[in-house]
Amino acid sequence: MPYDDTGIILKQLGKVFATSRGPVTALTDINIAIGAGEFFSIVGPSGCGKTTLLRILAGLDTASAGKVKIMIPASDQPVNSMVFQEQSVFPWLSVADNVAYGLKLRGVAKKERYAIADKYIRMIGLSKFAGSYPHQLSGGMKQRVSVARAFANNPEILLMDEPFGALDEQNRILLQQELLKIWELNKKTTVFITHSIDEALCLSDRILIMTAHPGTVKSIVKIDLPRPRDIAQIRTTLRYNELFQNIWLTLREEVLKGKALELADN
Ligand SMILES: Nc1ncnc2c1ncn2[C@@H]1O[C@H](COP(=O)(O)OP(=O)(O)OP(=O)(O)O)[C@@H](O)[C@H]1O
Repeated sequence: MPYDDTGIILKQLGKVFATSRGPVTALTDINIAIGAGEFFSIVGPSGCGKTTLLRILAGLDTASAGKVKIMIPASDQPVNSMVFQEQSVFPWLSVADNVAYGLKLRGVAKKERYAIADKYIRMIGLSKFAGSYPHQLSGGMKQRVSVARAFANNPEILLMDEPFGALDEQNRILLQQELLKIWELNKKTTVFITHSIDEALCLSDRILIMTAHPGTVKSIVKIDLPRPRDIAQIRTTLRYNELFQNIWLTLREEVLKGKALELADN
């Protein structure tokens, strides 16, 4: 049955990998409901299963237990678009063709797809480079192209796996602000993985803190910072600092557990 809005429900989700050293339980008993149009971030210690969870949401991997329910309206839009940490632009295509790539696959007419691509290229500040090729761009610019392509696809859900993790701080802040601006306009349901509490706080409606391996829900924190957000300004507020402290104290326990597990394995 089609729904009015896009939301995600995970029920008792689990994932076990079969490895040569025996089964590895990556995720266990995950119960989450992500609202339509919500910006939902995931933080957790290294190896707690963040990427595994996102891959299951993207349909790139399957759960071993439980259910994933993605409620989508009846439309011909793609269900999801994924942005990875590594720049995933096609080197043989210009910036405009990279951004328009998903639209071309869906048979969108040339004029329309370039008009859509142009809109997002402008939003990410690369209009002058629309005809350039990836080898002529910096790392930050290539990542901008990946973000523009994901939005141009107009998916129901945007899945982002540390998309700004490899960028220097200046580029990271600029892209975070651009992502916020585009998200405010589109209100796409977004699931965003990051190692940065600051990044999660600046962007999100709620943050899921995961436990150390095997990953499950430690807590979900509502981020009641006002929108629209100016990243530089929001960081100076008392509430930002309170939330940062709360999240770090919760996360720290799990990071320490994760480290202890790593040492026990070696
Ligand atoms: N294809 C696979 N086969 C076997 N084990 C896997 C596979 N993919 C992930 N794992 C294991 O599942 C666990 C979760 O991995 P995952 O990459 O999802 O964690 P993560 O939280 O994204 O880590 P990081 O923050 O370091 O990127 C880890 O113990 C990892 O070794």
